[in-house]
Amino acid sequence: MKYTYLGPEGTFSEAALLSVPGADDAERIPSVSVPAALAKVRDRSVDAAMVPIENSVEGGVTATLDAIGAGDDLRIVREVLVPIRFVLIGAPGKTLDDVRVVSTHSHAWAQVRGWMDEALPEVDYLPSSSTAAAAVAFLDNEAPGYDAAVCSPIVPEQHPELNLLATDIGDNVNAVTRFVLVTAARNGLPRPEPTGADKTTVVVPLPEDSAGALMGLLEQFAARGVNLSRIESRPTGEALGSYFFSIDAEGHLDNLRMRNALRGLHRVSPGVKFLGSYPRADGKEPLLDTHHSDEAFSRADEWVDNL
Ligand SMILES: O=C(O)C(=O)Cc1ccccc1
Repeated sequence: MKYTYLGPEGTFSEAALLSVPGADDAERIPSVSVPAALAKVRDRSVDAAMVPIENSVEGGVTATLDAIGAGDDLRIVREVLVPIRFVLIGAPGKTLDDVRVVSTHSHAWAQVRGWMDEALPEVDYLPSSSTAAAAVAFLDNEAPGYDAAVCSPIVPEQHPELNLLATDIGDNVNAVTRFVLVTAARNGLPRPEPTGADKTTVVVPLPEDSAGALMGLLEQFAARGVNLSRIESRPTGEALGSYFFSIDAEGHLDNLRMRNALRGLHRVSPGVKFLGSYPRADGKEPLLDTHHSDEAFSRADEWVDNL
């Protein structure tokens, strides 16, 4: 297997990838952005990409949701949860008092704003492509246009020569980011088998000019006893008011309740895209009524077939 991730080395995405069995010995190619990582999957120059999709403080990573949802040629095959801690790295020779401009990934910035308001209330923010990219720029000895970078504690561990100004600067000690491993849809690799604790991700365009359209989508899941663990609306970019929904539902494509829900979704929104069924990182099994079990669906099909 050949992997890519939001790089360079030392990002949270790389930490997520390294938790995948076998990835530490595999070829790992950093990408400069999430779309660039997914492009490598699409053109088959790698087998899989590890990208951030959701965090417990900021919500969905919209760049990832949009990039995976464009086209139905990608599949999520695994999710990984990474606890997030942040440190502040200064430019060489700078102290906390010298910091006027801080650079990091936008999701990291959102998670240290409280600490910044307390410690560095006047500071300006400069976005970077990733946390590690902002920090390792100081290694090049050139002035990168900012005085400090927010990144993972892994970066100063890998580069002890960096100027560590502060540790544990995250506003929420329980912050967790969810990453997904994405492959090409029909790449010949085995699909993740059902484990009993799975998730299915779909992208569903909201049918337009129809009252109760969202209810029409949701009732496809509700009527089959399929619980949702995330639902987010995103603009399609085509016109004001044109939206799709990115949805995670509990269960696997092989569960009859899920197959029936997906059939229903396709009837009300034929543009629905299936982005994969994969094991839940937390192993939590769904609460199921007996009338939503595979046996109950099979018995009902059998009954109708014999009428
Ligand atoms: O920039 C990184 O290190 C990433 O992997 C993206 C990210 C940034 C902040 C929190 C979680 C993931």
